[in-house]
Amino acid sequence: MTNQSTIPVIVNGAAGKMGREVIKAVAQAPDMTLMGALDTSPEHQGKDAGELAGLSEPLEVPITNQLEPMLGYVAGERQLQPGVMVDFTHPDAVYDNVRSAIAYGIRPVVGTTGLSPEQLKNLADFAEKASTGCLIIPNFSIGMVLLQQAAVTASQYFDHVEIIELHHNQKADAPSGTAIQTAQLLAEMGKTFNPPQVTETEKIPGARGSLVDEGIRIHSVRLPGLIAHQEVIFGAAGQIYTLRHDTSDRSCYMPGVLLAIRKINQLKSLVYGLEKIL
Ligand SMILES: NC(=O)C1=CN([C@@H]2O[C@H](COP(=O)(O)OP(=O)(O)OC[C@H]3O[C@@H](n4cnc5c(N)ncnc54)[C@H](OP(=O)(O)O)[C@@H]3O)[C@@H](O)[C@H]2O)C=CC1
Ligand SMILES: O=C(O)C1=N[C@H](C(=O)O)C[C@H](O)C1
Repeated sequence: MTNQSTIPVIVNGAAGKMGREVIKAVAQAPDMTLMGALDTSPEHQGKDAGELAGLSEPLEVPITNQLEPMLGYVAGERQLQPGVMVDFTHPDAVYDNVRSAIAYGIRPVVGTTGLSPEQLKNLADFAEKASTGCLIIPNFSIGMVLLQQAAVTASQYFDHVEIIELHHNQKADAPSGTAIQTAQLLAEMGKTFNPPQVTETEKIPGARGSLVDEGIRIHSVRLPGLIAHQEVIFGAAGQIYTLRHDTSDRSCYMPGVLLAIRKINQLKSLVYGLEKIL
């Protein structure tokens, strides 16, 4: 395929754990061209994105921290398809990154978690006004979509549920974006979970986890040796039903990321969740 018919892709957070996986996946996708690799980490400036990602050949795409010039460059390449910015950066950076991309007409595919409900609403309004697709995907793995669907089904029959998410200890945000989305999906079932059985006292604050939507609690574990894991535990008299998803390699997210890059140009507004584009 020539460059004119491929999707121009910028990866933001290119030197990070997820960014490097995305660089590899995009470089190997015949219908995509890696146009830019952004990262703010000083030690990686100027390095070749392909070599940093572990590819045998350089991609001739240097890591830069110049977001707006990069967005302007890709937006200015009029003979190309509309560009896509994949963002795996940091909860503190993602909101501004997405605003900037939309302002330049570049479609954001966002894996970074930690956006507040207000920030999500603002981004949805901004994307709507710009008539630009924006995908916010708390979890790109198909296994997690299936777990969430199974949890929604189970929630029709169980009134008691708690969520435990377990991640590596480099993770900035807690609870995980996936756990928040899972709780939201259960809360949308229109009932309140975990009706109190006794008056509970937390002798140590936080012992019962964080109380989110509709009585659902989330517990966050952070340890070296973990990647990303989640349990949704349903309880009823005499039985426990446990759903669990384990990530053993970040490559599990790449089919979802590539699908999002391919689908985003069909969208004109913000869409939240991988299940909406499957
Ligand atoms: N949706 C999904 O399926 C998944 C989502 N995630 C989420 O993706 C995000 C990134 O995760 P991960 O790759 O593990 O994190 P890493 O810390 O490994 O990578 C993030 C990279 O982004 C860089 N960075 C920080 N701020 C900026 C900025 N303003 N502009 C450009 N680059 C920046 C960091 O540099 P420095 O180190 O110098 O700060 C780092 O190199 C997290 O929010 C995580 O929760 C992760 C896995 C799957
Ligand atoms: O930080 C991570 O690693 C992950 N973050 C996402 C989240 O917060 O849900 C997705 C996955 O759990 C991995």
